[in-house]
Amino acid sequence: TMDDEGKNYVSAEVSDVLESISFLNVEGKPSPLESTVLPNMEEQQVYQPLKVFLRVRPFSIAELESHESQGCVTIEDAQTVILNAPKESSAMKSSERGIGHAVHRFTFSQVFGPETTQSEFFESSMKEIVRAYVNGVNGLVFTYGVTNAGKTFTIQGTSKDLGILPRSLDVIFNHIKERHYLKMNFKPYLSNDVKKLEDAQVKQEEALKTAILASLKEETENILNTMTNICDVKSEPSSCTSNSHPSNSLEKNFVPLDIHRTNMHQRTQASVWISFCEIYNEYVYDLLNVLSTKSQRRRVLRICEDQEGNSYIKDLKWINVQSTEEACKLLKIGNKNRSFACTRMNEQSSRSHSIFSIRLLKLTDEQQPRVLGVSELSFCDLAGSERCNKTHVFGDRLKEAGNINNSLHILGKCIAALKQNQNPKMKPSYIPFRESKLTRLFQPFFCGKGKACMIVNINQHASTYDETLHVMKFSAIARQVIQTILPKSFGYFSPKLVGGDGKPIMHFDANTSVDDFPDSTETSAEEEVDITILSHEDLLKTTENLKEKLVAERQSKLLLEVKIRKEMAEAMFQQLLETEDAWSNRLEDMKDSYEEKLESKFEMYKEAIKKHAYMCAMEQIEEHYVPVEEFLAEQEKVEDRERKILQLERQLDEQSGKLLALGSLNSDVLTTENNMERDLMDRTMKRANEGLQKQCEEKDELIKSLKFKIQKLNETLLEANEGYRKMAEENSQLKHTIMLKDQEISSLQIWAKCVFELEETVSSLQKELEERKKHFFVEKPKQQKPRRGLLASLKSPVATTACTPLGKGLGKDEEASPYSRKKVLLPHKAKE
Ligand SMILES: Nc1ncnc2c1ncn2[C@@H]1O[C@H](COP(=O)(O)OP(=O)(O)OP(=O)(O)O)[C@@H](O)[C@H]1O
Repeated sequence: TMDDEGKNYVSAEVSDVLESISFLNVEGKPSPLESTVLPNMEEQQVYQPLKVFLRVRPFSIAELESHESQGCVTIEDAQTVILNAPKESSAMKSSERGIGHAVHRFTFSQVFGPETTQSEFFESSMKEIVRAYVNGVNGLVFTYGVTNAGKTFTIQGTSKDLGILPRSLDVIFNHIKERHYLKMNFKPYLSNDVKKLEDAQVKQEEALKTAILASLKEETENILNTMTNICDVKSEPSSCTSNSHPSNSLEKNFVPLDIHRTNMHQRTQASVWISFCEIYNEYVYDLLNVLSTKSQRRRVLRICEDQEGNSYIKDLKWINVQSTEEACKLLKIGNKNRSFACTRMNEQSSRSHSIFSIRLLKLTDEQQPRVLGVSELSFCDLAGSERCNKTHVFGDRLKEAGNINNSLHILGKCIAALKQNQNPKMKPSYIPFRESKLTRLFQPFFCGKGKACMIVNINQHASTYDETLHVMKFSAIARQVIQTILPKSFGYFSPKLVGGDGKPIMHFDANTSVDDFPDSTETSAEEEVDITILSHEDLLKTTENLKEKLVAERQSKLLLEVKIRKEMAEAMFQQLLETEDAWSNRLEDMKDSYEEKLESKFEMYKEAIKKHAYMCAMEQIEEHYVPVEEFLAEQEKVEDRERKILQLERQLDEQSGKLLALGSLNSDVLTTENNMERDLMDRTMKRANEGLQKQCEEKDELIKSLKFKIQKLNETLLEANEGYRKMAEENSQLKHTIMLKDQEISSLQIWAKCVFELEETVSSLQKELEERKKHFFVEKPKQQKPRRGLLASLKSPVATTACTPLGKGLGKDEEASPYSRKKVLLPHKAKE
C-alpha cells in the first residue's frame, strides 16, 4: 500500500511540474530547443544575486527523544530565519562573555521549513534553473551543510520521496519527449564539444552501458537476498523493508515516457548523457567505473582545460541515458561505488563531494545530424561542512593537507573574493578557483557560463548548533555574490564536433577550420595516484621517486634562479643607468629653469627699481613744481640780465678801452690812419670827460659843504661837551650838597624829635605849671619866669642851623612850623 501511495504521490508531483513548464511545449509555437536561449538571455548579460535556498530538516522521533529540539531555529517568514543559541552551545557561551550574539537573523532567497515536501521544494527552487537548462543555459546546484542535515535527501531523495535530481531528469526527458535522439553516435567530448562515434565505438558504448547497468542488477540480486534496498544509499529501514522489488518500484515512480514517439517534423533533437564522479581528498574518481575485482585500485582522474580555459574531467565516463529510470539506476550504481570506496577506506561518505552531471546535446535532424549546442546541469552534494569548521578552514590558513577537506575552504575563499570583487571601492582580489578541484570545476558557473544555485541544508539540533551557525554565516556571504550570466550560452559555448579518432569533422561546420582542433590540450599524461590506497612498499618507492624528482627539480630551480637573478641584476643595472640619466636630465632642466627664474627675477627687480626711481622723481617734481609760464618768465629775466651784463661788460670794455685810448691819445692820433673815427672818438671822449668833470665839481662842492657842516657840528659838539662837563660838575656838586642836606635833615630830624619830646615835656610842664600856678596863684604866683626862658634858649640854635647855605633848596620849609617840617621828613624815615 505504501508503494502505491508513493507512486501516486510522485506521479502527481511530476505532472504538476510538467504542467508548470508546459508553456515550453505549446503546439504551434517554436520549440524551446529551436530557440537557443531564453529571450532575456539572448541580448544581454544577466546580473543576479546567487540564489541561496535554505531547507530546514524535520526532527526524527529519536532526535526529539534525545532533546535535540530546543527551539534553535525559527522561521520568521519566507525569506528570514532566526537562530537562537541553545544553552550548551559555544555561541551562547561567547555571547555571555560579550562576544557575538545569542540570536542571529539570516535572509535567503527562500526558506523552506521542515514541513516542505520534495515537490514543493523542487517547484520553488529548481524550476527556473531547469527551464534555463533545457534552453541551453548551463546550471549548477550544490548543497551545503553539516552531515545529517539533509543534503543527499534534497538532491537524491528516497524511493518514495524523490529529490531534485530525479525530478529534474524527469522534467528534462518529458521536455524532449518525441525529440529525443536515441542513437549513441554523438557523445560529449572534453568540456563542451561533441564526438561523432564510429559504429564500432557506438557498439562499445552500448556494451559499456550494459555492463554498468548489469553491475547494478547483480548487486540488486545479491541485496534482494538480504532485503536491503539500494534504491537510495541512505534510505530509512522502514521504507526499505516495504520494497519487495525496488527497481520495479522505481520504474513505477516516474511518468512513463513514450520515447519512441519521435516527431519527424521536429528538426531539432536532443541526446542526454550523464556522468557521476566524486572528489575525495582532492582526488577525482569516476563513480560509474565498474571495478572488475574488489581489490582493484580506483583510477584517479585529472582535471584538464580546453583551449578556452574551460575545465573538464579527463576520461570521465559519459553514459547515454534514454530515461529517468536509466539515469536513476546509474545514480544508484554511483552511490554504491561511492559507499564501497568509502567503506574500503574506512571513511564516511560525507567526506567526499559527489557531482552528478547531465549533458544535453542539441542536434539537428536524424538524417544528417549536426550539433547545435551542449548544455550541462550538475548536482553537487558537498561533503559535510562541520569538519572544515573544526579545522578552522574559514579565515585561518589551512595547514594540514592530508585528510582534511580543502575544497570547502577554497570554495569559501572564492565566494568571499567574488563578493569583494563586486564592491567597486575594493581592490579586485584574486579568486583562488584553481586551488581546489571542486572550485576548478565550479569556476565556469561563477564566471558567467551558467546559472548557479546553492541549497543550504540545516537541521535544528541543539548539539550541532555552532556548526549550523557557521553554515548560515557562510551562506550569508554567498548570498551577496552577484552572478553574471553571459548571453547566448549555447553560442558562447559553441561546441565543436570531432570524429571517433578525436579529429575534427570538417563537414560539421563550414566555418570551422582544422586549426581550431588541437590534438590534445592536456598538459601531462602522467597519471595521478591516490596515495591513500598504496601499499607500504609502493609508498616507499613513490617517496624515493619523488625525492629524486625533488632533487632534480631543486637543481633546475636553482639554475633558473641564478639565471633570473642575473637577468634581474642586469635589468636593475640598466634601470639604474636609465634612472641616473633621467635624474641628470632633470637636474639640468631644473638648473635651466632656476636660471631662467633668477633672470626673470633680476629683470623684475630692475624694473621695480626703475619704477621706484621714477616714482621718487615724480614726487620730487611735484614738490618742486614750477609752472611753465613762471619758469619761462624767469628764464627770460635771466636771459635779459645776462644780456644786460654782456652789455655792461661791453660798455666796461669800451670804457676801459677809451681810458686807455685817452692815455695814449696824442701818440695814437699820429699813428691812426682813420682820422674820422679818431675825431669822433675824441669828441665823445671830450663830452664824457666834461660830464665827468662837472660831476666831480658838483661832488667837490657837496663835499665842501658837508665838511663845513661837520666842522660846525664838531664845534657844537665841543660846546655841548663843555656844557656837559659843567653840568656834570654842577651835578656832582649838587649831589654832594644833597648828601650834606640829607645828613642835616637827619640830624634835624633827631633834633625835631628832641624838640617834640621837649615840647611834650614843656606842655606837661606847662600843665604842671598851670596846676602849680593855680596852686601858686593861691601861694606863689612869681616863680613862672625862669622856666619860660629855658625854652626860648632851646629854640634859637635850631633856627640858626636852618639858615645855613646848605639848606638853600629847602628854603621854603625853613620857615615852616615844626609840624609842617615833620610832615616832609616822614617819608625819608619810612624809606630807612
Ligand atoms: N526534509 C526531510 N524530511 C524528512 N527526512 C529528511 C529530510 N531531510 C533529511 N532527512 C533524513 O535525514 C537523514 C539524513 O539526511 P541526509 O543523509 O540527506 O543528510 P546529509 O546532509 O546528506 O548527510 P551527509 O553529509 O552525511 O551525506 C536521512 O535519513 C534523511 O532521510
